[in-house]
Amino acid sequence: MAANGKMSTGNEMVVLKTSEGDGPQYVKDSPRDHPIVIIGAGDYGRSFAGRLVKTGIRVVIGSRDPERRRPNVPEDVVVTSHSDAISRGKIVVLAVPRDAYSDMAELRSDLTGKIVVDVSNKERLDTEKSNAEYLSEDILDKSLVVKGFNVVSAWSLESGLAGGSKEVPICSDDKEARGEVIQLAKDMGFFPMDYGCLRAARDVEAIPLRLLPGWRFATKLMFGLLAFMSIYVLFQGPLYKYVKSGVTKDIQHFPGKGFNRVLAMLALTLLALVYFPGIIAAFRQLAYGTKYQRFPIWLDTWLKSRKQLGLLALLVASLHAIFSACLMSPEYYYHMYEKGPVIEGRQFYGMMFWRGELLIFTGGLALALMSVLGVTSTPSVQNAMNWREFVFVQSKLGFACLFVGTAHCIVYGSTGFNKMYLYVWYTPPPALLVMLLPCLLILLKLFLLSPCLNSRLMQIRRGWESKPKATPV
Ligand SMILES: NC(=O)C1=CN([C@@H]2O[C@H](COP(=O)(O)OP(=O)(O)OC[C@H]3O[C@@H](n4cnc5c(N)ncnc54)[C@H](OP(=O)(O)O)[C@@H]3O)[C@@H](O)[C@H]2O)C=CC1
Ligand SMILES: [Cu+2]
Repeated sequence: MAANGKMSTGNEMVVLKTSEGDGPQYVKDSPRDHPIVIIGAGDYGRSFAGRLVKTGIRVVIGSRDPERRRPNVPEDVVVTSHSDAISRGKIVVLAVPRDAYSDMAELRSDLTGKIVVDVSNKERLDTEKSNAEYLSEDILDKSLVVKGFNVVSAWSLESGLAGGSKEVPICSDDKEARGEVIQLAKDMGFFPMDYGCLRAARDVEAIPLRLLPGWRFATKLMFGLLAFMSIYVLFQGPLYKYVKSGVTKDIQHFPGKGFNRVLAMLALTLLALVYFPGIIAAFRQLAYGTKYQRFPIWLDTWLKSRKQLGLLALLVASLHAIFSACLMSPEYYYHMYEKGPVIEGRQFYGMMFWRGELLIFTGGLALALMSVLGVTSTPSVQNAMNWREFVFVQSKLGFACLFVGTAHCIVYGSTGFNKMYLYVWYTPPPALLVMLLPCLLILLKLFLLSPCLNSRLMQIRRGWESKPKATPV
């Protein structure tokens, strides 16, 4: 008997076999010695059967109307009635919609003691119990219900598992039944993941319904900043000039030149926001003297969104590089070029000033470093790195990128000024803040790297606490 009181079908049936010469042998009868039964000859049932046949596993489909379904199923698959199909196997895949589960109560006695695989999905995310728990508790309480394969689409099964994730979460309250289905998934070419007991089906059923969950915070933040910076740049420059002196030229150039400034500011701010939560977390740990104090929700969400913020920074920086390459001419950025002769009233330009070239150098370098950060954040590359290499790239190279990116922005702003203090004086406060944020971060990071604070932080992160824990009496 299994822990949940259900009867286990594990390797318990002992069959007598006679092999030549060696006398009789006892061989265990495993559920996998029988065909896999699929209930429902719909899209999923047929695709699942096709995949099993390709893997070399025998399949029987149970249908309400076997005669009509037979021409549509893959060759070598037997199509028969529900009861007949169930009697032939030990593992039954229930490929029917969730709404049809109440009708499955008729098969309750046929399915007693069998492994029933629930592949169903929900229509929308809700807090009710999972389909698998409903099936196990309310309909087939004498079967061993296993949740699995719901993350795989019928299309992916038909196209040789292309275009879909091969990771298949599997969970069940019965360990042996779970093990059998895990083995089946392996044989079919999947990477099964043991999710534990059936309650985990709530998470497993939520997987296909999720829409980029880790990206919500980062995307909202990016669009919020984009809107704020665009409105600011538009009002501070082109619209201000128009209202003050009726000049429309700058408004016309907002989609290219003006927006390119927004992209530069946004890329640098997003990159700074990748490193800010780590610094706040470090100071918080130093202040509390322990790593066991939980972070507030806002900081936790921010820390978990660092990778997404970094990738969005890379996207925006790449857009900025494309815009800059298209607009990089003296007609747009005259203050970066040496003045040439005036011929027939038209100003000609020579090559760039050293500041202009430095701008291209720092911009290219920052983008290259950001690309390295982006590539190393992908799981396949991460898997090939050890922890030290990963920390080196993400932390050291990340701060180097922040430094070069800030230098790039400062060089850009200063190209129009002969004296640096004029630049600081005339730069509008929010634009200055965009550059001050990474500068502040770099200073705080250097402060944290000072021997005294660094060794204290290391102690805390190794589990040392400033206040001794009360010992239970
Ligand atoms: N399609 C997909 O890509 C995926 C589907 N799934 C899940 O697989 C299950 C089946 O989906 P799908 O194949 O697309 O749906 P279909 O509507 O194509 O097929 C469902 C089949 O279930 C059987 N059925 C329907 N109602 C009843 C009932 N009242 N009693 C008994 N049998 C019934 C029918 O088979 P018959 O007429 O032979 O009896 C029917 O063809 C669903 O739970 C779905 O959530 C999961 C992941 C992906
Ligand atoms: Cu730039």
